[in-house]
Formats: sequence, C-alpha cells, structure tokens
Amino acid sequence: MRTTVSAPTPVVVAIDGPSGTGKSSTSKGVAARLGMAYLDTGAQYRAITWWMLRQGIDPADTAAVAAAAEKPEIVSGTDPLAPTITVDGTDVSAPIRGAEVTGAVSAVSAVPEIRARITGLQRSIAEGAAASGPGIVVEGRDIGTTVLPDADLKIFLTAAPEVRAARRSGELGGPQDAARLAATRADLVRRDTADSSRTASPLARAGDAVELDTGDLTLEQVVERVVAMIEERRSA
Ligand SMILES: Nc1ncnc2c1ncn2[C@@H]1O[C@H](COP(=O)(O)OP(=O)(O)OP(=O)(O)O)[C@@H](O)[C@H]1O
Ligand SMILES: Nc1ccn([C@@H]2O[C@H](COP(=O)(O)O)[C@@H](O)[C@H]2O)c(=O)n1
Repeated sequence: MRTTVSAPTPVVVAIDGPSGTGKSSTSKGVAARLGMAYLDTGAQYRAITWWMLRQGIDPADTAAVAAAAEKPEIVSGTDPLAPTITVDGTDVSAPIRGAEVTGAVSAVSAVPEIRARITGLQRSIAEGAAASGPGIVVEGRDIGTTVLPDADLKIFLTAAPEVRAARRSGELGGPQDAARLAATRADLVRRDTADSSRTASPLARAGDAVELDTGDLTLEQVVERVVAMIEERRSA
C-alpha cells in the first residue's frame, strides 16, 4: 500500500525588530529547520548603499540617491544555509558588513524611491517562494507593516540595547571593555533612531505581530518558539 505524504502548507513569515535583536540568526535557523526560503532585506539595503558609495554618490544627497535607485541589479539568494547577495553580478556579502556601509545605510534606506524599488524586489521573491515551496521567512524592519501586510505570521523581536551591544561585541571578537560596549550600544541606538523616525515605512511593530523579547533566551530557544508558532498556524 502506498502512503501519500502531503506537502506542508506554504507559510509566509515576517520577522522585524531593531538592530541586533537576533532577526537574521533566528530567521536562518527557522527556515533551515523547516526547509523554507530565507530573505535578508537588510542585506538588500546594504547592497544598494554599497553601490551608491562606489558610484561616488553622497548618501545624504537624497535627490541623487533617488535618481539612481533603479540602476543597480540586486540579486538575493534565499538558501538559509548559504544566503547570497550580488550587485550587478559582484558578490558583495563581505563589503556590505563594513563600517562605511553600516554608517550610510540608514540615510539611503530612508529615501522613498529606494524603498519602492527594494520593496518590489522583496514582494516578488516572497511570492515566488510561497508559490513553489513550503514558504519563506523574511526579516527586516517594515516587513509586517508594509512589505507583506498579509503575512501568515508576524514576529517582532526585541532585546535591551545592553544585551544587543554585548552580543554584537562578542561577534566582533577581541576584548570586551566598557568603552567598546558603550560605542557599540551607541551605534545600535543611533541606527534604530534613524530607522524608526524616517517618514517612509519606518521600523515599527505591526499591530498583529507577536512580540518576543530575546534578552533571556538562547538562540535555540527563540528558534524553537518561532517554529512552534509556525506549526500552530499550519495546523490551524
Ligand atoms: N537569543 C540569542 N541569544 C544570544 N545571542 C544571540 C541571540 N540571537 C542572536 N544572537 C547573536 O546576536 C548577534 C546579532 O544577531 P543577528 O545578526 O541575528 O541580529 P539582527 O537583528 O539580524 O541584527 P541586524 O539588524 O543588525 O542585522 C549575533 O552575534 C547572534 O549570534
Ligand atoms: N526591511 C528593512 C531592512 C533593513 N533596512 C535598513 O537597512 C539597514 C541594515 O539592516 P540590517 O538588518 O542588515 O542591519 C537598517 O539599519 C535599515 O536602515 C530597512 O530600512 N528596512
């Protein structure tokens, strides 16, 4: 006798939150566990910022950034075990994590023409993944509010700035002195303030998002909780 195993219902999951709350690590872990696709939308904003800087465009020159918004080709690979990001065919996964891009990305991502361009890309990737597999986990700042307002599950991650700064400093290696922690904390808070106060699609928790404070949880525990929520939605 042959048993039929039905494919899991495709699920679109939006994970938002401030910098360093664990969005990328959680989203990759969840997507890998459930065989889903994964989209790092911050990497897309970083990639377009990298291109602007390479072109000599001043990130503070809103008109110049807007005029160039459609020019670079940005391609995201959505395998959670090996996510990729290219600009005009160049792998930019390393340079987009540098201080220059990190310092400029909030200015570029606040420009409405940039948001319209990147939001369009994000929606088409999410649609494709939901149509052809078990779904996608999309992480960013405005996924639940603007990019995918009809997502099946929305999560908003939080953690105190001190916790986030300690995690980030640990990631960078080297001595964990007070001055370094304070500088890392200030950098996170500066970016959160810029991202939440912009007019176009700011960092915000969607009204129907589940808020999860990751401060006292290990990464494994956070992944476990999100997986449980997805399985609950699937069986509902
Ligand atoms: N629950 C957790 N417990 C301990 N460390 C964690 C936890 N979640 C994430 N981390 C660590 O915190 C750091 C930041 O995590 P991650 O890059 O996933 O955050 P993020 O929200 O995607 O940040 P950003 O918005 O700046 O891209 C990483 O070093 C990660 O390993
Ligand atoms: N949905 C999003 C995602 C990101 N941004 C902007 O990109 C910056 C970098 O994001 P990381 O997650 O890689 O740290 C972030 O500070 C935002 O300016 C965004 O606007 N919307």
